[in-house]
Amino acid sequence: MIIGIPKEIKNNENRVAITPAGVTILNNAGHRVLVEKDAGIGSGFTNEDYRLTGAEIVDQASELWHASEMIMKVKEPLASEYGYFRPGLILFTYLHLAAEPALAKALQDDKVVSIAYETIAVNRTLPLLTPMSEVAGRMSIQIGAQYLQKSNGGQGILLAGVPGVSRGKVSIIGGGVVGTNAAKMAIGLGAEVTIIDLSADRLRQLDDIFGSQIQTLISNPFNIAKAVSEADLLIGAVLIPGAKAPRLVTEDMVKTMKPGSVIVDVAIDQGGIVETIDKVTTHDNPVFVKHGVLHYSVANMPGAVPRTSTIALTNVTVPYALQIANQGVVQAVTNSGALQSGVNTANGSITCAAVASALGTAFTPFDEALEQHTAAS
Ligand SMILES: NC(=O)C1=CN([C@@H]2O[C@H](COP(=O)(O)OP(=O)(O)OC[C@H]3O[C@@H](n4cnc5c(N)ncnc54)[C@H](O)[C@@H]3O)[C@@H](O)[C@H]2O)C=CC1
Ligand SMILES: CC(=O)C(=O)O
Repeated sequence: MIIGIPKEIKNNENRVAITPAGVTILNNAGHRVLVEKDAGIGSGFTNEDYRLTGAEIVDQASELWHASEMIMKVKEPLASEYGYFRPGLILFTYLHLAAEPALAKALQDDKVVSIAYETIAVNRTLPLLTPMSEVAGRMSIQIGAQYLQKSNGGQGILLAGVPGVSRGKVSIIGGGVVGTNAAKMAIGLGAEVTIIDLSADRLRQLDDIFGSQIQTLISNPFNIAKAVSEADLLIGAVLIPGAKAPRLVTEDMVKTMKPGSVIVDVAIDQGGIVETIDKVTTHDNPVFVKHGVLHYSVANMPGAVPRTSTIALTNVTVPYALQIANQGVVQAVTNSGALQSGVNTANGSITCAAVASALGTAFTPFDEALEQHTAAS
Protein backbone atom coordinates (compact mmCIF):
# COMPACT_ATOMS: atom_id res chain seq x y z
CA MET A 1 0.00 0.00 0.00
CA ILE A 2 1.10 3.60 -0.56
CA ILE A 3 0.91 5.51 2.71
CA GLY A 4 1.15 9.30 2.78
CA ILE A 5 2.24 11.46 5.72
CA PRO A 6 1.37 15.12 5.18
CA LYS A 7 2.85 17.99 7.15
CA GLU A 8 0.39 19.10 9.84
CA ILE A 9 -1.09 22.54 9.18
CA LYS A 10 -3.07 23.25 12.37
CA ASN A 11 -1.82 26.21 14.44
CA ASN A 12 1.42 25.24 16.19
CA GLU A 13 0.92 21.56 15.46
CA ASN A 14 4.46 20.24 15.36
CA ARG A 15 3.70 16.55 15.67
CA VAL A 16 3.99 14.23 12.67
CA ALA A 17 2.15 10.94 12.08
CA ILE A 18 5.23 8.76 11.67
CA THR A 19 8.83 8.53 12.91
CA PRO A 20 11.72 7.11 10.90
CA ALA A 21 11.35 3.95 13.04
CA GLY A 22 7.73 3.67 11.87
CA VAL A 23 8.79 4.08 8.24
CA THR A 24 11.16 1.13 8.66
CA ILE A 25 8.35 -1.08 9.97
CA LEU A 26 6.03 -0.26 7.05
CA ASN A 27 8.85 -0.46 4.50
CA ASN A 28 10.01 -3.86 5.73
CA ALA A 29 6.47 -5.13 5.18
CA GLY A 30 6.66 -4.03 1.53
CA HIS A 31 4.74 -0.75 1.70
CA ARG A 32 5.73 2.60 0.18
CA VAL A 33 5.80 5.57 2.56
CA LEU A 34 5.60 9.11 1.19
CA VAL A 35 6.48 11.90 3.62
CA GLU A 36 5.80 15.54 2.81
CA LYS A 37 8.94 17.65 2.81
CA ASP A 38 9.75 18.99 6.29
CA ALA A 39 6.79 17.17 7.89
CA GLY A 40 9.00 15.89 10.71
CA ILE A 41 11.08 19.01 11.38
CA GLY A 42 8.94 20.20 14.30
CA SER A 43 9.46 16.83 16.01
CA GLY A 44 13.19 16.78 15.33
CA PHE A 45 13.18 14.41 12.32
CA THR A 46 14.86 15.66 9.13
CA ASN A 47 14.01 14.73 5.55
CA GLU A 48 17.31 12.84 5.47
CA ASP A 49 16.30 10.82 8.58
CA TYR A 50 13.21 9.65 6.69
CA ARG A 51 15.08 9.04 3.42
CA LEU A 52 17.60 6.84 5.21
CA THR A 53 14.80 4.59 6.47
CA GLY A 54 13.28 4.22 3.00
CA ALA A 55 10.67 6.99 2.81
CA GLU A 56 10.18 9.07 -0.33
CA ILE A 57 10.08 12.83 0.28
CA VAL A 58 7.33 14.62 -1.63
CA ASP A 59 7.44 18.40 -2.12
CA GLN A 60 3.76 19.28 -2.39
CA ALA A 61 0.86 18.29 -0.13
CA SER A 62 -1.47 17.94 -3.13
CA GLU A 63 0.91 15.51 -4.84
CA LEU A 64 1.17 13.43 -1.65
CA TRP A 65 -2.59 13.25 -1.01
CA HIS A 66 -3.30 12.24 -4.62
CA ALA A 67 -0.60 9.56 -4.75
CA SER A 68 -1.53 7.91 -1.41
CA GLU A 69 -4.03 5.12 -0.76
CA MET A 70 -3.94 5.79 2.99
CA ILE A 71 -3.23 9.14 4.63
CA MET A 72 -1.91 9.03 8.19
CA LYS A 73 -2.18 12.30 10.08
CA VAL A 74 -2.20 13.59 13.64
CA LYS A 75 -5.00 16.18 13.67
CA GLU A 76 -8.27 16.30 11.79
CA PRO A 77 -8.01 17.70 8.23
CA LEU A 78 -8.72 21.44 8.04
CA ALA A 79 -11.13 22.91 5.46
CA SER A 80 -8.27 23.64 3.05
CA GLU A 81 -7.55 19.89 2.94
CA TYR A 82 -11.13 18.73 2.23
CA GLY A 83 -10.49 19.19 -1.52
CA TYR A 84 -8.07 16.23 -1.38
CA PHE A 85 -10.80 13.78 -0.30
CA ARG A 86 -11.94 11.18 -2.82
CA PRO A 87 -13.96 7.94 -2.77
CA GLY A 88 -12.09 5.02 -1.21
CA LEU A 89 -9.31 7.14 0.33
CA ILE A 90 -8.38 5.78 3.77
CA LEU A 91 -7.83 8.47 6.41
CA PHE A 92 -6.26 7.41 9.71
CA THR A 93 -6.01 10.23 12.27
CA TYR A 94 -7.66 12.00 15.22
CA LEU A 95 -11.04 13.25 13.98
CA HIS A 96 -13.28 14.21 16.95
CA LEU A 97 -16.25 14.37 14.53
CA ALA A 98 -18.82 15.05 17.28
CA ALA A 99 -17.34 18.56 17.42
CA GLU A 100 -16.61 18.77 13.66
CA PRO A 101 -19.89 18.46 11.70
CA ALA A 102 -18.52 20.14 8.56
CA LEU A 103 -15.66 17.64 8.40
CA ALA A 104 -18.07 14.74 8.96
CA LYS A 105 -20.17 15.95 6.02
CA ALA A 106 -17.13 16.33 3.76
CA LEU A 107 -15.97 12.79 4.60
CA GLN A 108 -19.46 11.45 3.90
CA ASP A 109 -19.90 13.43 0.66
CA ASP A 110 -16.56 12.19 -0.67
CA LYS A 111 -17.04 8.61 0.57
CA VAL A 112 -13.76 8.55 2.52
CA VAL A 113 -13.10 5.58 4.82
CA SER A 114 -12.07 7.47 7.94
CA ILE A 115 -10.69 5.72 11.01
CA ALA A 116 -10.44 7.89 14.13
CA TYR A 117 -7.64 7.18 16.57
CA GLU A 118 -9.81 8.30 19.47
CA THR A 119 -12.63 5.79 18.98
CA ILE A 120 -10.48 2.66 18.58
CA ALA A 121 -11.44 0.67 21.68
CA VAL A 122 -9.85 -2.42 23.23
CA ASN A 123 -11.37 -3.89 26.41
CA ARG A 124 -13.00 -0.56 27.28
CA THR A 125 -9.73 1.35 26.87
CA LEU A 126 -8.81 3.75 24.06
CA PRO A 127 -5.21 2.77 23.26
CA LEU A 128 -4.66 5.40 20.56
CA LEU A 129 -5.98 8.23 22.73
CA THR A 130 -4.22 7.19 25.94
CA PRO A 131 -0.68 8.48 25.24
CA MET A 132 -1.91 11.93 24.18
CA SER A 133 -4.24 12.04 27.20
CA GLU A 134 -1.21 11.27 29.36
CA VAL A 135 0.63 14.18 27.77
CA ALA A 136 -2.31 16.61 27.95
CA GLY A 137 -3.18 15.61 31.52
CA ARG A 138 0.37 16.27 32.68
CA MET A 139 0.56 19.51 30.68
CA SER A 140 -2.74 20.79 32.08
CA ILE A 141 -1.23 21.37 35.52
CA GLN A 142 1.96 23.04 34.32
CA ILE A 143 -0.11 25.29 32.05
CA GLY A 144 -2.59 26.07 34.83
CA ALA A 145 0.22 26.84 37.27
CA GLN A 146 1.73 29.23 34.75
CA TYR A 147 -1.55 31.12 34.20
CA LEU A 148 -2.12 31.40 37.96
CA GLN A 149 0.91 33.70 38.02
CA LYS A 150 0.01 37.39 38.36
CA SER A 151 2.19 38.33 35.39
CA ASN A 152 0.03 36.04 33.21
CA GLY A 153 -3.29 37.42 34.48
CA GLY A 154 -3.84 34.94 37.32
CA GLN A 155 -4.57 35.36 41.03
CA GLY A 156 -0.89 35.22 41.84
CA ILE A 157 -0.77 31.98 43.80
CA LEU A 158 1.74 29.17 43.93
CA LEU A 159 -0.05 25.80 43.79
CA ALA A 160 2.47 24.34 46.24
CA GLY A 161 2.00 27.10 48.81
CA VAL A 162 4.87 27.53 51.29
CA PRO A 163 5.10 26.78 55.02
CA GLY A 164 2.52 28.99 56.76
CA VAL A 165 0.51 29.66 53.57
CA SER A 166 -2.34 27.54 52.12
CA ARG A 167 -1.69 25.37 49.11
CA GLY A 168 -3.62 25.95 45.87
CA LYS A 169 -6.74 23.91 45.11
CA VAL A 170 -7.04 21.85 41.94
CA SER A 171 -10.41 20.32 40.99
CA ILE A 172 -10.38 17.71 38.24
CA ILE A 173 -13.65 16.65 36.61
CA GLY A 174 -13.19 13.24 34.98
CA GLY A 175 -10.86 10.69 36.54
CA GLY A 176 -9.72 8.78 33.44
CA VAL A 177 -6.34 9.06 31.76
CA VAL A 178 -6.23 12.89 31.58
CA GLY A 179 -7.59 13.22 35.12
CA THR A 180 -5.18 10.69 36.60
CA ASN A 181 -2.16 12.27 34.94
CA ALA A 182 -3.28 15.75 35.98
CA ALA A 183 -3.64 14.46 39.54
CA LYS A 184 -0.12 12.98 39.50
CA MET A 185 1.34 16.34 38.54
CA ALA A 186 -0.82 18.37 40.92
CA ILE A 187 0.04 16.08 43.83
CA GLY A 188 3.69 16.28 42.84
CA LEU A 189 3.50 20.06 43.06
CA GLY A 190 1.89 19.83 46.48
CA ALA A 191 -1.59 21.14 45.58
CA GLU A 192 -4.84 20.10 47.28
CA VAL A 193 -6.55 17.83 44.76
CA THR A 194 -10.20 16.84 44.27
CA ILE A 195 -11.24 14.38 41.54
CA ILE A 196 -14.84 13.96 40.43
CA ASP A 197 -16.03 11.03 38.31
CA LEU A 198 -19.35 9.45 37.43
CA SER A 199 -18.04 5.95 38.10
CA ALA A 200 -17.82 4.89 41.74
CA ASP A 201 -15.52 2.04 40.67
CA ARG A 202 -13.14 4.50 39.04
CA LEU A 203 -13.14 6.60 42.22
CA ARG A 204 -12.26 3.46 44.20
CA GLN A 205 -9.30 2.81 41.88
CA LEU A 206 -8.14 6.41 42.26
CA ASP A 207 -8.46 6.12 46.02
CA ASP A 208 -6.31 2.97 45.88
CA ILE A 209 -3.69 4.76 43.76
CA PHE A 210 -3.51 8.10 45.56
CA GLY A 211 -4.91 7.36 49.02
CA SER A 212 -5.32 10.42 51.21
CA GLN A 213 -3.46 12.65 48.74
CA ILE A 214 -6.77 13.26 46.94
CA GLN A 215 -10.42 13.87 47.75
CA THR A 216 -12.76 11.83 45.52
CA LEU A 217 -16.34 12.90 44.82
CA ILE A 218 -19.08 11.31 42.76
CA SER A 219 -20.20 13.40 39.81
CA ASN A 220 -23.45 15.30 40.36
CA PRO A 221 -24.35 18.98 39.96
CA PHE A 222 -24.05 19.65 43.72
CA ASN A 223 -20.51 18.25 44.02
CA ILE A 224 -19.39 19.84 40.75
CA ALA A 225 -20.68 23.27 41.86
CA LYS A 226 -18.81 22.98 45.18
CA ALA A 227 -15.55 21.81 43.58
CA VAL A 228 -15.73 24.54 40.92
CA SER A 229 -16.33 27.31 43.47
CA GLU A 230 -13.36 26.16 45.57
CA ALA A 231 -10.92 25.60 42.69
CA ASP A 232 -7.99 27.83 41.91
CA LEU A 233 -7.38 25.56 38.93
CA LEU A 234 -10.18 23.56 37.30
CA ILE A 235 -9.39 20.77 34.82
CA GLY A 236 -12.02 19.44 32.37
CA ALA A 237 -11.23 15.75 31.71
CA VAL A 238 -14.53 14.01 30.95
CA LEU A 239 -15.05 11.73 27.96
CA ILE A 240 -17.98 9.76 26.63
CA PRO A 241 -16.21 8.07 23.69
CA GLY A 242 -17.29 9.47 20.33
CA ALA A 243 -19.96 11.71 21.86
CA LYS A 244 -20.07 15.45 22.42
CA ALA A 245 -18.77 16.27 25.91
CA PRO A 246 -21.54 16.99 28.45
CA ARG A 247 -21.67 20.63 29.64
CA LEU A 248 -21.22 19.87 33.34
CA VAL A 249 -19.84 23.25 34.47
CA THR A 250 -22.48 25.95 34.04
CA GLU A 251 -21.91 29.67 33.60
CA ASP A 252 -23.38 30.26 37.09
CA MET A 253 -20.79 27.89 38.55
CA VAL A 254 -17.95 29.73 36.76
CA LYS A 255 -19.23 33.02 38.24
CA THR A 256 -18.56 31.61 41.73
CA MET A 257 -14.83 31.16 41.01
CA LYS A 258 -12.34 33.67 42.37
CA PRO A 259 -11.13 36.26 39.84
CA GLY A 260 -7.81 35.14 38.39
CA SER A 261 -8.65 31.44 38.74
CA VAL A 262 -7.91 29.22 35.75
CA ILE A 263 -9.88 26.64 33.77
CA VAL A 264 -8.04 24.21 31.47
CA ASP A 265 -10.73 22.32 29.55
CA VAL A 266 -8.79 19.43 28.07
CA ALA A 267 -12.06 17.89 26.84
CA ILE A 268 -12.47 20.79 24.38
CA ASP A 269 -11.67 18.48 21.45
CA GLN A 270 -15.06 16.84 22.04
CA GLY A 271 -16.75 20.23 22.56
CA GLY A 272 -15.69 20.92 26.17
CA ILE A 273 -17.46 20.56 29.53
CA VAL A 274 -17.57 24.24 30.48
CA GLU A 275 -20.52 26.40 29.40
CA THR A 276 -18.47 29.61 29.25
CA ILE A 277 -16.13 28.13 26.66
CA ASP A 278 -17.62 28.96 23.28
CA LYS A 279 -14.45 28.66 21.21
CA VAL A 280 -11.41 26.50 20.67
CA THR A 281 -8.24 28.52 21.27
CA THR A 282 -4.78 28.02 19.75
CA HIS A 283 -1.24 27.82 21.11
CA ASP A 284 -0.69 31.33 19.64
CA ASN A 285 -3.48 32.83 21.73
CA PRO A 286 -4.49 30.14 24.22
CA VAL A 287 -6.44 32.02 26.89
CA PHE A 288 -9.49 34.28 27.13
CA VAL A 289 -11.11 35.80 30.22
CA LYS A 290 -14.79 35.51 31.16
CA HIS A 291 -16.24 36.51 34.55
CA GLY A 292 -12.67 37.24 35.65
CA VAL A 293 -11.63 33.60 35.10
CA LEU A 294 -8.91 32.60 32.62
CA HIS A 295 -10.13 29.96 30.17
CA TYR A 296 -7.67 27.74 28.26
CA SER A 297 -9.25 25.64 25.47
CA VAL A 298 -6.54 24.40 23.12
CA ALA A 299 -7.59 21.24 21.28
CA ASN A 300 -4.09 20.06 20.36
CA MET A 301 -2.20 20.52 23.61
CA PRO A 302 0.37 17.74 22.89
CA GLY A 303 1.35 19.66 19.74
CA ALA A 304 3.38 21.94 22.02
CA VAL A 305 5.67 19.08 23.11
CA PRO A 306 6.02 17.37 19.73
CA ARG A 307 9.15 15.34 20.32
CA THR A 308 7.62 13.46 23.26
CA SER A 309 4.16 13.35 21.71
CA THR A 310 5.11 12.16 18.21
CA ILE A 311 7.07 9.22 19.58
CA ALA A 312 4.35 8.33 22.11
CA LEU A 313 1.62 8.56 19.46
CA THR A 314 3.35 6.61 16.70
CA ASN A 315 4.33 3.86 19.15
CA VAL A 316 0.63 2.96 19.26
CA THR A 317 -0.65 3.94 15.79
CA VAL A 318 1.87 2.17 13.56
CA PRO A 319 0.81 -1.41 14.47
CA TYR A 320 -2.76 -0.57 13.38
CA ALA A 321 -1.53 1.16 10.20
CA LEU A 322 0.43 -2.01 9.43
CA GLN A 323 -2.70 -4.16 9.83
CA ILE A 324 -4.61 -1.91 7.42
CA ALA A 325 -1.75 -1.83 4.92
CA ASN A 326 -1.11 -5.58 5.05
CA GLN A 327 -4.72 -6.76 4.86
CA GLY A 328 -6.46 -3.89 3.05
CA VAL A 329 -8.96 -1.80 4.94
CA VAL A 330 -12.03 -4.01 4.49
CA GLN A 331 -10.32 -7.21 5.64
CA ALA A 332 -8.44 -5.44 8.46
CA VAL A 333 -11.63 -3.87 9.81
CA THR A 334 -13.57 -7.12 9.42
CA ASN A 335 -10.86 -9.01 11.34
CA SER A 336 -10.34 -6.49 14.12
CA GLY A 337 -12.97 -5.32 16.61
CA ALA A 338 -10.59 -2.51 17.57
CA LEU A 339 -10.41 -1.13 14.03
CA GLN A 340 -14.15 -1.62 13.64
CA SER A 341 -14.77 0.72 16.58
CA GLY A 342 -12.44 3.22 14.92
CA VAL A 343 -14.25 3.50 11.58
CA ASN A 344 -16.24 6.75 11.67
CA THR A 345 -17.26 7.05 8.01
CA ALA A 346 -17.38 4.66 5.06
CA ASN A 347 -19.05 4.87 1.66
CA GLY A 348 -20.99 8.01 2.62
CA SER A 349 -22.34 6.68 5.94
CA ILE A 350 -21.52 7.43 9.57
CA THR A 351 -20.35 4.08 10.95
CA CYS A 352 -19.76 5.00 14.61
CA ALA A 353 -22.94 4.98 16.72
CA ALA A 354 -21.80 7.65 19.23
CA VAL A 355 -20.70 10.01 16.46
CA ALA A 356 -23.99 9.51 14.57
CA SER A 357 -25.96 10.23 17.72
CA ALA A 358 -23.89 13.37 18.48
CA LEU A 359 -24.39 14.65 14.94
CA GLY A 360 -28.09 13.70 14.83
CA THR A 361 -27.57 11.55 11.74
CA ALA A 362 -28.26 7.91 10.88
CA PHE A 363 -25.85 5.20 12.05
CA THR A 364 -24.88 2.46 9.59
CA PRO A 365 -22.68 -0.44 10.75
CA PHE A 366 -19.51 -0.80 8.65
CA ASP A 367 -20.56 -4.11 7.05
CA GLU A 368 -23.91 -2.62 5.98
CA ALA A 369 -22.16 0.44 4.56
CA LEU A 370 -20.03 -1.95 2.51
CA GLU A 371 -23.07 -3.94 1.32
CA GLN A 372 -24.87 -0.74 0.27
CA HIS A 373 -21.78 0.22 -1.69
CA THR A 374 -21.52 -3.21 -3.36
CA ALA A 375 -25.25 -3.20 -4.21
CA ALA A 376 -24.99 0.29 -5.72
CA SER A 377 -21.93 -0.46 -7.86
N1 LIG B 1 -7.12 19.12 24.33
C1 LIG B 1 -6.23 18.21 23.98
O1 LIG B 1 -5.17 18.52 23.41
C2 LIG B 1 -6.45 16.78 24.31
C3 LIG B 1 -7.69 16.39 24.70
N2 LIG B 1 -7.93 15.10 25.10
C4 LIG B 1 -9.30 14.82 25.51
O2 LIG B 1 -9.44 14.73 26.92
C5 LIG B 1 -10.69 14.09 27.20
C6 LIG B 1 -10.50 13.03 28.29
O3 LIG B 1 -9.77 11.94 27.76
P1 LIG B 1 -9.34 10.66 28.63
O4 LIG B 1 -8.96 11.05 29.99
O5 LIG B 1 -8.40 9.89 27.79
O6 LIG B 1 -10.71 9.86 28.68
P2 LIG B 1 -11.04 8.63 29.68
O7 LIG B 1 -12.09 7.83 29.00
O8 LIG B 1 -9.79 7.96 30.11
O9 LIG B 1 -11.64 9.36 30.95
C7 LIG B 1 -12.86 10.03 30.94
C8 LIG B 1 -13.46 9.95 32.31
O10 LIG B 1 -14.64 10.76 32.32
C9 LIG B 1 -15.54 10.13 33.20
N3 LIG B 1 -16.88 10.67 33.03
C10 LIG B 1 -17.79 10.40 32.06
N4 LIG B 1 -18.92 11.11 32.27
C11 LIG B 1 -18.70 11.85 33.39
C12 LIG B 1 -19.48 12.79 34.12
N5 LIG B 1 -20.73 13.11 33.76
N6 LIG B 1 -18.93 13.35 35.23
C13 LIG B 1 -17.66 13.04 35.62
N7 LIG B 1 -16.89 12.16 34.97
C14 LIG B 1 -17.40 11.57 33.87
C15 LIG B 1 -15.40 8.65 32.88
O11 LIG B 1 -15.93 7.83 33.91
C16 LIG B 1 -13.90 8.53 32.71
O12 LIG B 1 -13.27 8.15 33.93
C17 LIG B 1 -11.14 13.52 25.84
O13 LIG B 1 -12.09 14.39 25.26
C18 LIG B 1 -9.88 13.52 25.03
O14 LIG B 1 -10.10 13.50 23.65
C19 LIG B 1 -6.94 14.15 25.12
C20 LIG B 1 -5.68 14.50 24.71
C21 LIG B 1 -5.34 15.83 24.22
C1 LIG C 1 -6.27 13.74 21.30
C2 LIG C 1 -5.98 14.82 20.34
O1 LIG C 1 -6.84 15.23 19.60
C3 LIG C 1 -4.65 15.38 20.30
O2 LIG C 1 -3.72 14.82 20.88
O3 LIG C 1 -4.48 16.44 19.66
